[in-house]
Amino acid sequence: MSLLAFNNLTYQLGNGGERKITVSASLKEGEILVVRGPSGAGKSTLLRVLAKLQPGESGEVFLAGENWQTIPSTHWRSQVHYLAQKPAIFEGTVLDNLTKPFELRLVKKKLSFNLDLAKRLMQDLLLSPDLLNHDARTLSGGEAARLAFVRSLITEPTVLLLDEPTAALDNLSRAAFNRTLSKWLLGSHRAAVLVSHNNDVDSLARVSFLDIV
Ligand SMILES: Nc1ncnc2c1ncn2[C@@H]1O[C@H](COP(=O)(O)OP(=O)(O)OP(=O)(O)O)[C@@H](O)[C@H]1O
Repeated sequence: MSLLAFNNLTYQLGNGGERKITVSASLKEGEILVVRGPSGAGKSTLLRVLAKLQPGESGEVFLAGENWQTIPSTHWRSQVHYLAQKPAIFEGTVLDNLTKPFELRLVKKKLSFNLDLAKRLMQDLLLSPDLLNHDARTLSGGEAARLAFVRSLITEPTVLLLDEPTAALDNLSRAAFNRTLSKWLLGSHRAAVLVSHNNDVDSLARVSFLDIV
């Protein structure tokens, strides 16, 4: 069975025009769907619609066979994580940012913050655990992107919607990101949708493509 499927999902681009996009795709566990297309084609908008951050017009989306209309948005977003091109960084330290999701009732109910896991993921992503006590607002763009990735992974999502996650990363950090993503996908009940302009998806296994033109 597909872990994530969307059938004739139609959404409007938020630029005041009449342009509508209709897309269909499905992903099984462990798979990555790479969304490609020119700038302004509607790739980020698709991820935001899939995250229920903005409405689609018609069509159906299923998560592990369940229609998204039957799943409240907060529950949906606790399973389907959107990582924006410019990640949300909260006031406080890096550690504060990592513990922030655990203030949410839905997350608290299922998990507790695991500092060792957070440190291990930081190391996997070439982020020194010394950063934990740093002001998160002072992180570079590439460090912030990796922090947001760690923050997402430690709350055990089912689907990651990644919007150009490696755009601000150098080659070494990008390779570390792809390794960490691949390793995460080996777990059960996991899949990712990735918007990328880089031709660096070769190192990722089980990739399929969705072209938006
Ligand atoms: N909040 C918004 N308000 C107004 N217009 C928007 C908004 N978000 C997106 N758009 C417009 O919708 C269109 C698609 O934007 P989107 O960000 O989805 O494209 P994209 O394919 O991700 O582009 P890029 O590769 O440059 O990131 C663009 O014309 C953009 O200007």
